[in-house]
Amino acid sequence: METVVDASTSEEANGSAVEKKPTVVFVLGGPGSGKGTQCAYIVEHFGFSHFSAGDLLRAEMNSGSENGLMIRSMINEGKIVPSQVTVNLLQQAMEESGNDKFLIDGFPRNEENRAAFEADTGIEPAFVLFFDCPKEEMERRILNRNQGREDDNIETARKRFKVFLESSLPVVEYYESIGKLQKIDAARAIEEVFESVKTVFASINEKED
Ligand SMILES: Nc1ncnc2c1ncn2[C@@H]1O[C@H](COP(=O)(O)OP(=O)(O)OP(=O)(O)O)[C@@H](O)[C@H]1O
Ligand SMILES: Nc1ccn([C@H]2C[C@H](O)[C@@H](COP(=O)(O)O)O2)c(=O)n1
Ligand SMILES: [Mg+2]
Repeated sequence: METVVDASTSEEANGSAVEKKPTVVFVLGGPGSGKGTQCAYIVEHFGFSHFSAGDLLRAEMNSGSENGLMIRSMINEGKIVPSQVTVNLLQQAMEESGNDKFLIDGFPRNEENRAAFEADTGIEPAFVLFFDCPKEEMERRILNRNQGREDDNIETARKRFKVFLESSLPVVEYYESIGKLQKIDAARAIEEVFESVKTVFASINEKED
């Protein structure tokens, strides 16, 4: 599978400077597939900033903002929050980070998310990591997570799986169709999964050099 890194340059043919677009990697996978866990390792090894759309939405939900109640009700129903809310939170986090390499975890969750991010930022992902994991294993991981998430219960988890199949998998298939998908078998020990992740990022770095 071909890997494509954002090809924007810092200089145009006539010598005038142009702004280099940030490198964005989308990190997808079903609920509990291990996206956040692997992102923490990638940050340590490859210098990316990590933003989880779900974490940003939970922080917004708890901030007392005018969107808080709407976000809580969507999350507890396993539904996808309107894209403009999520894209605004992501853009703000990216701008404030001072970095130019981003792992965007749990996004885009549907076609509306994908199109809104591209329209608002003008950024296309360098590639998309997809953590592939059987439903039974994801369910086990969610129910054992113990991080106090309101949506980590069997009822909401099943709604999230349904939304993943109906709305998120088509986005994964889209990226596969344009040659940007890096599929990783996530049903292995954390360290084994990260070995595969490392191989993907190392091959990207080689192409950049
Ligand atoms: N490869 C693995 N093997 C066993 N447990 C794992 C593995 N990867 C992650 N876990 C555990 O499974 C739980 C879910 O992992 P994590 O939070 O990284 O998933 P996620 O994809 O970010 O989920 P969500 O979409 O719900 O945010 C955590 O308790 C984590 O420690
Ligand atoms: N792009 C996104 C990402 C997340 N959400 C909401 C709906 C999810 O069930 C919830 C938790 O996300 P996770 O932490 O599991 O990635 O957050 C959304 O609406 N849009
Ligand atoms: Mg997560």
